[in-house]
Amino acid sequence: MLPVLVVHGGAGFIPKERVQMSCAGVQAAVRGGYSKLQGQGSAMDAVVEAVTLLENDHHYNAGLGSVLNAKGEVEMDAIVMDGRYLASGAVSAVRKVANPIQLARLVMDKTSHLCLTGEGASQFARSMGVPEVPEESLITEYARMRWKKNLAADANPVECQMGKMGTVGAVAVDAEGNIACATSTGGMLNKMEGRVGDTACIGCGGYADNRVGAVSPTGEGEAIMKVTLARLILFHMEQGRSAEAAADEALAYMKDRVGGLGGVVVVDPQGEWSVRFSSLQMAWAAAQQRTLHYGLYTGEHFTKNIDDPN
Ligand SMILES: NC(=O)C[C@H](N)C(=O)O
Repeated sequence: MLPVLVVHGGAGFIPKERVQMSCAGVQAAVRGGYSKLQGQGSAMDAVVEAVTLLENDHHYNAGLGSVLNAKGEVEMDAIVMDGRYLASGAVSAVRKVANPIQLARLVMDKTSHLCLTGEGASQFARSMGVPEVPEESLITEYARMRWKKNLAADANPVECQMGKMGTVGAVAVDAEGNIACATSTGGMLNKMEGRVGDTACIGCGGYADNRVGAVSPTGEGEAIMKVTLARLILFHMEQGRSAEAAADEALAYMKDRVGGLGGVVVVDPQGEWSVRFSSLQMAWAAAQQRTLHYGLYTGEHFTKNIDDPN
């Protein structure tokens, strides 16, 4: 059953005209990450590759295409975690980098800290030779349109959030049984400047432990943080639940207890995996034994050969 890689493109509602590209993007990302797993790449290499591809795809709320904060600016959060040593790296409210997930990995690999934020994260990026990109280069017409719409006097903030929740994430187990996760996001539309969401916080926006499994969540960040969603799911798995049962229990708890919707991709050390969400949709794709699995709505689960281009 190993290796395995599971990718998501964010829980929420995807407007009709964006459905096809959202589904295509997660499949391309899972192909890219899986090819690492089939070479010499580790689980960490695979999740970072998959998330980098999704950050570079403007249909998702991460890297290029991130939602804008209340001031019309891009501030991004990202996290990686390596289940071998419980090593983790994250950045929060970071600006002007094309691939926050790669910066999060550098925080893990090159510092003794778990999370760098704001200007400190930018300084660290410069010191590591990560190129600074113009903020404009991360902003799409679509993101600007949604931002403006939400500022209008008659805006419905709930509806505006619903249209664009495409945080991206991945979990993987490599052939050696090592487990990793990665999550990246532009956060919530029209968030306050300096807002840090679940994605940058260990145990909330991601967790990986070789002994239990890994989770990458998406959804309403403040709700995810209140229930420490990623770690809560792994807790249920430690108590003997399957990845699927653990995810369902934790998502139901989050809905009942704090009224939050979201979605997760989960793996366990044997390569059992699960995709669960309480939102209307979540674009996802998985690769295992050269089969590509994918879906968008609850209960949808299609398969094809990974070499099939369509
Ligand atoms: N789209 C998302 O998943 C949003 C993200 N969880 C955040 O609150 O920052």
